[in-house]
Amino acid sequence: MRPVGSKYLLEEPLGRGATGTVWRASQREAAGAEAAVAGQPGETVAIKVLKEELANDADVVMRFLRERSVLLRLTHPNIVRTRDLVVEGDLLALVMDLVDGPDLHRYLRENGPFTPVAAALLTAQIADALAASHADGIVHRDLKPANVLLKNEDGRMHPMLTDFGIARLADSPGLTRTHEFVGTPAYVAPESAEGRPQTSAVDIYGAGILLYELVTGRPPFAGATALEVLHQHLSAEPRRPTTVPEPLWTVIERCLRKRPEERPSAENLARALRVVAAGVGVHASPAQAEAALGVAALLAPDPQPAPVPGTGLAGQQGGPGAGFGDADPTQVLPPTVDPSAGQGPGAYDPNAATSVLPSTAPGPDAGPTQILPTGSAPGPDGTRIMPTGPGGYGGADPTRAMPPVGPDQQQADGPHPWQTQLRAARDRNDQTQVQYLDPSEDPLRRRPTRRPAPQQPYQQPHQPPYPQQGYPDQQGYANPPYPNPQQPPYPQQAQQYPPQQPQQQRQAAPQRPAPQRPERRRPEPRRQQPAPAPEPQRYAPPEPQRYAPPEPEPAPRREPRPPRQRSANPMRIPGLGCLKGCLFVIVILVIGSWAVWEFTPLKDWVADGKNFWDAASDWISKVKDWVSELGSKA
Ligand SMILES: Nc1ncnc2c1ncn2[C@@H]1O[C@H](COP(=O)(O)OP(=O)(O)OP(=O)(O)O)[C@@H](O)[C@H]1O
Repeated sequence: MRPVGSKYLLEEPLGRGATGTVWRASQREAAGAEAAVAGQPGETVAIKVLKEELANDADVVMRFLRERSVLLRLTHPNIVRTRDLVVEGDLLALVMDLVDGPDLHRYLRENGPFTPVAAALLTAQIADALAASHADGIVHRDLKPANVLLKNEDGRMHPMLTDFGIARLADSPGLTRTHEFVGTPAYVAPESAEGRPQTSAVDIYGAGILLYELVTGRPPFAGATALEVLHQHLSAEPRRPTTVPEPLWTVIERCLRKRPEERPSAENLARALRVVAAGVGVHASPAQAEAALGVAALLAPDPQPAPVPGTGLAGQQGGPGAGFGDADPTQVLPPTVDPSAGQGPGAYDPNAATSVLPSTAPGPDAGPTQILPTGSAPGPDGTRIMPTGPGGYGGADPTRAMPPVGPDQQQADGPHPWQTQLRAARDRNDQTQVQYLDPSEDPLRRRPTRRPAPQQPYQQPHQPPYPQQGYPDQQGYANPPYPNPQQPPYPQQAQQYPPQQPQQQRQAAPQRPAPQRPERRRPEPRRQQPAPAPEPQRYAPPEPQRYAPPEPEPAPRREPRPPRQRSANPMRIPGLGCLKGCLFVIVILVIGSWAVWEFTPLKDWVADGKNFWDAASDWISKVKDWVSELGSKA
């Protein structure tokens, strides 16, 4: 067991993310006054040990210390409490309450989608947590199911938002050099993807994606690469699945607005979701159903969204169009992009999850937090959002996904960070996010024992049927019953919360079996490259001179070979080739024999009746005599 500071002992790794490893730990002695919670000796806590890369960054350490009070005072029933922050040598660690229960990502994967009522109620609690943190000026920036822990409270799931402030800590100028964002592609708001000014509205966008995923089992935007997913956040409009009730869709659609100023405040979101949950439930009164249908009126935006420091919003937040100019962000992509891309049956098919999203690629589904380059500065030109290159638009190759940029513009601005990212990705040729923890020795180097199960399609066929989930849809997974106002209301079970988990599973959940994420297993060591990049998620810093080299002159095309001339007679004689070979050998033998007969003394030997050995010894003795004669003359 490894001590952290003088007060804590790391016991067992619980899991690992992009920013660090979370450990189960025990308290050795009560923490000092600087901790928010002193704790008692023997108490079990969770400790997130930040990655070395973060811990070694002076700016992160400074921020860590500066934000200590902010993080420690953030308390809410739906936020995992940060008890203490430890800085010790090159180690930075956050001490948190240990939450006994799975994270929402894992829960979803194991149990399938929620009913609309349950999804609305759960998201309402997350929105409560966001409202509290936004009021305190803290923006989460990495909201996703993996960051929602489900605490088991008397058999009920209580969502707890975690990883608060981590994105903020990781977003160090030293690390991100102002051109990167910290987030997860499937949940990242368009303005973050573009590197435009960000506010607390990014969390509302994340909540919208999460809500969509809760009711459908998949986030709305999928793609084979992180870039494709980001592309969709910027341009594609989410489509309403038939299973989502209209009032709930109104809420989701408003959260997923491309313009942050059109998204509701967290407080309004929470209120609206509760109205929706009451109005679409089986016991909804006509008045409640009516109120749910009018939910749009409740979704007023935040007049003063909390800005994300360092994203250039100073003095701009709140106003319509802040950070966007007048450009419609939906216009930034070529018209050939199908706004429904990623929403076809393939993308919705939960059984296709593994094949839709590459396992080694940054998992847009619920992949780890990434640190990706973004636009350097907000500008009115929304078209500068994506990679450019000589290949132009329209290939399957995502690195050629956008129209080329004029040389002037490119020179003036330098290479766009996306270009650098793509360049780095191409050069690296291997973006595995695997990191190995040596299970022996230091506990900090032991393999985590509790991780969400490997990415795989939802296991509906293996699960017991969930009575609350209604009928299977065309894609073969169960959907919650959907009470359109015209439709019969939900069955009774739909209002239970959590509605989709049989009692047996609820009780089993806290035991938290320890499946390993496949992508975090130890990779086969590469013999030729013994020193793989330690941080595969971080993209290489811009290297202008290396970016987008001019396409090499295409090699002159080789003239195709003229077709082989065959004889006019197309008839094929089997064995003819062999016969030709035999004849050729016979001719050679005849000529050779004739030459030997004519030009060697063989003829004389035969005439003298000598055998070969006599003739040969005669001939050799003649040669010897001749040589000795020559010698005596000399
Ligand atoms: N307070 C906690 N109590 C119990 N388990 C926790 C706690 N915080 C995190 N975990 C678990 O630790 C694991 C790793 O968490 P972490 O936040 O580092 O990773 P993540 O959110 O999956 O990844 P990322 O850093 O990419 O967001 C998760 O499986 C999570 O369930």
